[in-house]
Amino acid sequence: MHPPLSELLATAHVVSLPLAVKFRGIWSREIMLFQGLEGWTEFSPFVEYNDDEAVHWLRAAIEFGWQPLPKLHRDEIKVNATVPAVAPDQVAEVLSHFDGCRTAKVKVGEPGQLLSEDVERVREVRRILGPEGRIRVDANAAWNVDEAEHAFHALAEFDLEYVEQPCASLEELAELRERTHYMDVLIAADESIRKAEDPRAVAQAVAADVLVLKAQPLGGISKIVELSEEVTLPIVLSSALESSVGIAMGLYAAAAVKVLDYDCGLGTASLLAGDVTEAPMVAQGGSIAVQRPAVSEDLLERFAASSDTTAWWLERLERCYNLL
Ligand SMILES: O=C(O)CCC(=O)C1=CC=C[C@@H](O)[C@@H]1C(=O)O
Ligand SMILES: [Mg+2]
Repeated sequence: MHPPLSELLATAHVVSLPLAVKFRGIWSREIMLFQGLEGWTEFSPFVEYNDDEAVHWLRAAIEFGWQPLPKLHRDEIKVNATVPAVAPDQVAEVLSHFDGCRTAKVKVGEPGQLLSEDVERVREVRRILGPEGRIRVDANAAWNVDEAEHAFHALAEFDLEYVEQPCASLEELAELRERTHYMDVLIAADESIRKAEDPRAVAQAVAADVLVLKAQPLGGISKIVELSEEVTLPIVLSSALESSVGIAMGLYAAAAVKVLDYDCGLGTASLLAGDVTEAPMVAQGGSIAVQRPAVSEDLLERFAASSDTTAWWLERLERCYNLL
């Protein structure tokens, strides 16, 4: 049973949080928050997502706000630094916001940039992390199979942990995986997994070695736990560039799965220049403690979205609620 819509509306806030650095082509993140019986929760599908996708995010938000948490297996989560498609001379400053992280995920294949720029960015990350550091890259499906194969060779010297979503389709990923298997670079699927049935399809197509799971798009913590028990591939929990409230949902999901071998992409509150809590959920010594942040009314006010934006989110909420 879901709480009535009026209960969501009673505490709904829409904020527009500034980013410290451009990420995914945006400089601010629009987010809706509610205070449920269990605590604050977040509903933040990206603005371009349609209602059929966004309804999964709402299910996740309601579960985190109104349902008790499942059994937890750890109380802190190791996270990776996330390095947007910045110039090499900005890499050190970005990494300085991820205290103690031994792993970095570097964005590559940014529209309008050259492969040589990716290579120089990754080179700088390797220089700073040293040989012990773990580096993964994320192409967000930017390459076709030939381009991806070329990029694998160009980046081979940096000893990558994995390449996230090098190509768009499962067929391309499977072909790339076959072509590059001998190089020992793992492939992770992210955009290929937006629905609960997708991880099975990825495994069946032998298209990836690692699965990137995000709590909101997949429908919440219990869905993540269910999926993690069904799939045989290793998983990485990652954020959807949320406020500290959404990050907490991801942290609890990461704490609730039995096996977690990789550092998680849940350090992204460090990419925000403003958050809804005075104590953002950011890495300390490479990890984040699994807990809910204390939300500040002052900060909700300071970052409140415009009345037009708020009205748009309230309509979106109502449409999605009716799809539950
Ligand atoms: O995995 C991480 O290190 C951080 C999360 C992250 O990279 C993303 C969050 C939100 C939207 C995505 O474009 C992006 C990703 O592609 O994984
Ligand atoms: Mg990704």
